Amino acid sequence: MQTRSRKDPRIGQLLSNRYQLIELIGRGAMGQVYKAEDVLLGGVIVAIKFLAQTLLTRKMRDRFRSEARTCALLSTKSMHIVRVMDYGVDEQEVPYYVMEYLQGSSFSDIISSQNLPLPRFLGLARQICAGIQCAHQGITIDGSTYPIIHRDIKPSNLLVTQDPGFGELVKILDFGISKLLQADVSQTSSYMGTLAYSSPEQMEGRELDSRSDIYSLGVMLFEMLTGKMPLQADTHSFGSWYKTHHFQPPRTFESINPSLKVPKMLENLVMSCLAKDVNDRPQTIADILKALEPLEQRYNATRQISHRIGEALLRRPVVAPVRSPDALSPDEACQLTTWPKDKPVAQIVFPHILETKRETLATIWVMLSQQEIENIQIGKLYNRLYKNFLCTMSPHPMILWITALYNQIHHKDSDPRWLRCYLDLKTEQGEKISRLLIDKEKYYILFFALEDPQHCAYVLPLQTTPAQRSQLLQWMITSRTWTSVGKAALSKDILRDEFERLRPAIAEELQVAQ
Ligand SMILES: Nc1ncnc2c1ncn2[C@@H]1O[C@H](COP(=O)(O)OP(=O)(O)OP(=O)(O)O)[C@@H](O)[C@H]1O
Repeated sequence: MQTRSRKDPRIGQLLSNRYQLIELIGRGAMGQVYKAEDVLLGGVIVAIKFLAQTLLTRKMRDRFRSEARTCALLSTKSMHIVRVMDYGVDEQEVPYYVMEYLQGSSFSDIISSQNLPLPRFLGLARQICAGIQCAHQGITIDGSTYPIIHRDIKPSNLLVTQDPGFGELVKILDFGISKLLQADVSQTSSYMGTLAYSSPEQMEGRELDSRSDIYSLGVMLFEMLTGKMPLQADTHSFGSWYKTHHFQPPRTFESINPSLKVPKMLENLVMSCLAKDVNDRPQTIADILKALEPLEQRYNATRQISHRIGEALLRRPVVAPVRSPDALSPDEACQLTTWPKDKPVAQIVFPHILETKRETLATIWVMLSQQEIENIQIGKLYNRLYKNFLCTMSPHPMILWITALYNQIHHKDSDPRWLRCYLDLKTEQGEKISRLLIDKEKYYILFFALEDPQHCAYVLPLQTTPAQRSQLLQWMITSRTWTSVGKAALSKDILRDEFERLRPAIAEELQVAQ
């Protein structure tokens, strides 16, 4: 009889005429999470988070709603943030929001029993960084961008699922105490967080920036590599953790396990995240990703990784293609092309799927003056390249494929030559080119001169990075399940704006690169 009286009254309930609650998944500080069926959409399983009964104040309602909104906006930009699809209040006026249901393991379970082998560590670390980076880059509300600080990065706020095409996929949950930078400071100035993962400045209740998340990330990376915590407080009290985060030096990897084989540069990176002074930490997640990149190359972690948003600045000279006297190489096949008759003879850029006898290639066709093409060719030792992909899923899945060429001699103090193409992931062409970019690892730029469109003047083969291919794959997977509301032009505008925002910094980086 007692069991019946304790039965959760929510189980079996049909919420908002749409979500049938099946079972309680768990309880956190802010509320309960249930598994439910979306009956409107044929029984798709979702997870629903309700705000706890004890927290039904106006302030907490606002915070809860802001968590839902933050997650909803961020999850359109990163696969590593749990997707939020709906928000509402039940009959008792308790607010809830609806998320994708993640069947998988809590990250705490994955790392509690063991330290992770290096390739797996690198794959997971990159995904976690990608999710946090997306939050730090911020969300746009009413035309303004607000960076988000998570403030509670820890293993129990991450879930790891298995994606059939992708392998292990990490998702960040729980933006409950995240904060919009520049928003009302009084809203979050008291201490909130998890003692063992909080930065020194967070313990002080100080104004935080993204470097506080970098400290918490450092604690977690340490735990992932060693299976142990970097700091140990005498008691699990606020005072004791306050002293520990401020004054206790983190343990070295060797002191935990002398036979642990972790590259020194990785240990140094983790230790720098744990610096007490914010200025001594990596200043951005991009810095951490940059430091991880050579390790990924060395330990071949790419199958497991997802990735960083775009960006690969090559400080290598552009090398002209070598023509082979044997059967037609891709470069040679490109060289034999002529400017399409249905395209104007004008300075334009477009993407094209090039079918050669041997293979199918992703290419960009560009028409410039003879002089500029010669400058690119002749100045190859002085050229610098930038390749990047930006993506938005909402309102319509679209990729902006950016290549920039900067010639130290000819572009000095002027803008690089930007080549930009949109790939609409809901079209056959957009999807096919994305697939080629992932599978072939290379793409080709075909230069045609205004003065002589009959002949391809120059072919420039370019390599994508493993991280970029991994990111493209994620975008393709996400776009397949994404319902577009048919506003492709709006997505182009969003990407154009984002590009314009990044453009000065990229140009500057190209100009100063050694
Ligand atoms: N979208 C989801 N799919 C599947 N399980 C989920 C989902 N969101 C949360 N959970 C699970 O529900 C439980 C409660 O999550 P919640 O985020 O409320 O709290 P918590 O992270 O456990 O604790 P705290 O709020 O104190 O940090 C956890 O076990 C979490 O893994």
